[in-house]
Amino acid sequence: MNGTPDRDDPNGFDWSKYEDEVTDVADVVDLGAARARRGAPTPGDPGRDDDQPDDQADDDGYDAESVDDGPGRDGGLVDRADDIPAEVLQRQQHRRPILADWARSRRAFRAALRHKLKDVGYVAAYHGVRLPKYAAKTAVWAPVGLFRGTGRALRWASAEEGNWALRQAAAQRGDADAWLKLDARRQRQSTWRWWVLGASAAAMAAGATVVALGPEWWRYAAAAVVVPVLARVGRPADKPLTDRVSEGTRYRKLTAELVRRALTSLQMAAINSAVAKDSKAISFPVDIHRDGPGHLAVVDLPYGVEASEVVARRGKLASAMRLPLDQVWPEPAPGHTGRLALWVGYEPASAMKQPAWPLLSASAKVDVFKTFPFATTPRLDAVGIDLMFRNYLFGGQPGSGKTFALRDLILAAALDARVEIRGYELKGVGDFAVLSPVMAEYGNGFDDDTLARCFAFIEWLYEECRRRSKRIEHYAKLGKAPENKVTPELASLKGSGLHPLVAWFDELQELMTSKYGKDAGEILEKVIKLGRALGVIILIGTQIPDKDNLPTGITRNVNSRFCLSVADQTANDMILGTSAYKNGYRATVFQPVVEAGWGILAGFGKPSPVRSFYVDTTAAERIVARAVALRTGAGTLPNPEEQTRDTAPAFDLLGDLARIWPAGEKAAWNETLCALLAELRPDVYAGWEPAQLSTALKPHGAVKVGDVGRRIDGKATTRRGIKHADLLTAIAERDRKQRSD
Ligand SMILES: Nc1ncnc2c1ncn2[C@@H]1O[C@H](COP(=O)(O)OP(=O)(O)OP(=O)(O)O)[C@@H](O)[C@H]1O
Repeated sequence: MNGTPDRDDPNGFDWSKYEDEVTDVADVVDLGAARARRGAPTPGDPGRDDDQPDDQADDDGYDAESVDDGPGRDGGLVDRADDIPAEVLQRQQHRRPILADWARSRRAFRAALRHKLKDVGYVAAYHGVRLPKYAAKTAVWAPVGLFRGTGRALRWASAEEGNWALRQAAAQRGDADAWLKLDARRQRQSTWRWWVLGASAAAMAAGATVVALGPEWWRYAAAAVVVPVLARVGRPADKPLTDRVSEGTRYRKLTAELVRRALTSLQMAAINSAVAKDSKAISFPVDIHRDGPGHLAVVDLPYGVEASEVVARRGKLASAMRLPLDQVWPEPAPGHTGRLALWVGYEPASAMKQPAWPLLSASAKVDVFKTFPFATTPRLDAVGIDLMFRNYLFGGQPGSGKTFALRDLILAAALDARVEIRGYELKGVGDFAVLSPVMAEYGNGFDDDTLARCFAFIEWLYEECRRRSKRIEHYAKLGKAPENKVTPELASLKGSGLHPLVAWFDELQELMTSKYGKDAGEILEKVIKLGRALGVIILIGTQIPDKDNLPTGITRNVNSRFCLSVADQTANDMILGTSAYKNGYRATVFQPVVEAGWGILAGFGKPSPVRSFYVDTTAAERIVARAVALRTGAGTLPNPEEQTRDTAPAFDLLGDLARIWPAGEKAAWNETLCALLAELRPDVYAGWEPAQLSTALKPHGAVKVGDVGRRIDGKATTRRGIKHADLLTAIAERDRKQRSD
């Protein structure tokens, strides 16, 4: 009724007169109806007061007893309405799985089984090596055990110890009657015990006779059972026969109490004040359960606390749980922003063995338009990524594993026969040499020649993008590129010129800090912007991601990032983007070398920690051999003799400059030279600007572009140009080099 007067009172009482008075004083709550409303608030439900307006239901002040303190429903409907379709309501229902998580997935079952077997194996090996020591201890304590055991049996049969204290007390009091009664009771007890003892001794003697008369192995088997039992009886209480396998607990089971304690140890005011008011402010919408090689707790944090705030305090969380950092993996969970998924592994991730890369299997193939496994999560689930319409930035300090991770991508690309692969390794170590049979272009080193070739390659990439955009335009007109993007059909179409092109650069900072750096950065940025839709996939690996080593134009435009171990927040955010560190995505927690391959992968939904698959050079060779076979079949195996860029304009700039050089001039302006070059070869040089000529001359160190003065109509004018003598020196140098090659 809730204070609402009944205007048609059968007793004829006019409630409305007293209406104001009653509502001012208090609301009268019909507890039964209020509880029924809370429990099942759908119209028509039994117990629901259908006359009750819905908005009042929320305003009722429930007493503590009537408050539902169970976990809130996740993502539930804000307002229940009659017209919500049944299937939506159905979707909102969460049923618990019939089988436990570890029994439902083969991966989880295998992980649980592996973990158990590992434990059993460890314990067996531990005791196995100590067997001689255990045998010696048993030999010492077994005879003692024989005497001690006999003595104990006799004492038990005499029943002396049962009421000894009571008899003593009766004797001290001089209470003969009580003493006699107690002793009579002892004697009764002792009588049947002597019978039991006698029968047991006879059974043992019979057993011993049978064993003595039986085959020899019976005696050994009996000794193997009896002697350790005797030794166990004979040993002092503080000297166990076997050594302890572990000191303290090796695995801390995740319990609600442990999680609550850990969360309240984070010194987050919002959590602590909420928990102080209501101990159930931290709730668990799903039971804590086994998930892969560890346990998962899904936690609803107190109202207003975001899961990312906890993720950012991972170190404190691990400290509160007394576990190594790489055993504790908090991440935001789906549902709402206050839901945290806290996964705690059986052991630190660095100690867990990663499964083999699925692409190592002889039948594995790759389609760059689809995902392929690249890494594993801390739970050892495979993480898939794709290459098409993506550019990648791999960053990390030396020993973080970025070269190996980058190589994984190129190995995967090699297994798609359509993909053309070209790239430069500017560290000069040869980590990618294993891939050279499938690469159309490969450079290795940090000498000026390699840097010049790498720069020329970037220029070529830009030209290639321009060519590809014309081709896309053409196919779009034919209706074959509906989104003005390369489609799988166009990528497979021979002669379309739109096959996927993977262009990779490892240790790009070497080029960016060289004399080509500024131009290379600008052109590469354009390539990244243009090439994505055109099937040009850029992969960059760098140790130093700051703006001098990698122009921000490039970092900004890359859409997929893998940040391996980095030293500080700045490097972290340069790779993963501003605020990544603040939001809890911190690759600083990984140690180089020890945790090589671990990093934060971004660009595929929520950034998450993963470890790239480890593929050593021998395994890489096996993949390359398969890629060679695939490409031979498809006719796309590059010819190692002609590692050239087939569509690159074939021209000899130095030779052409020498041919068009204005007779008798010691120096000439770039703009004059460009005009003359365009006359000589319009297909190549038409539209060249003086700056473009300067850039094209960069690989030829002898030719220095500088100021050249001229007198035009009597007026001194200075413009950029080159000297004839420098040109001749560069040509002589080049010829000498070619002869020595
Ligand atoms: N996913 C991985 N799992 C396990 N070990 C790995 C993994 N990736 C790399 N390593 C190991 O880490 C070492 C360093 O890797 P890598 O050469 O890729 O590092 P890097 O970051 O490129 O270092 P540098 O910048 O010095 O070249 C490798 O020799 C390899 O043994």
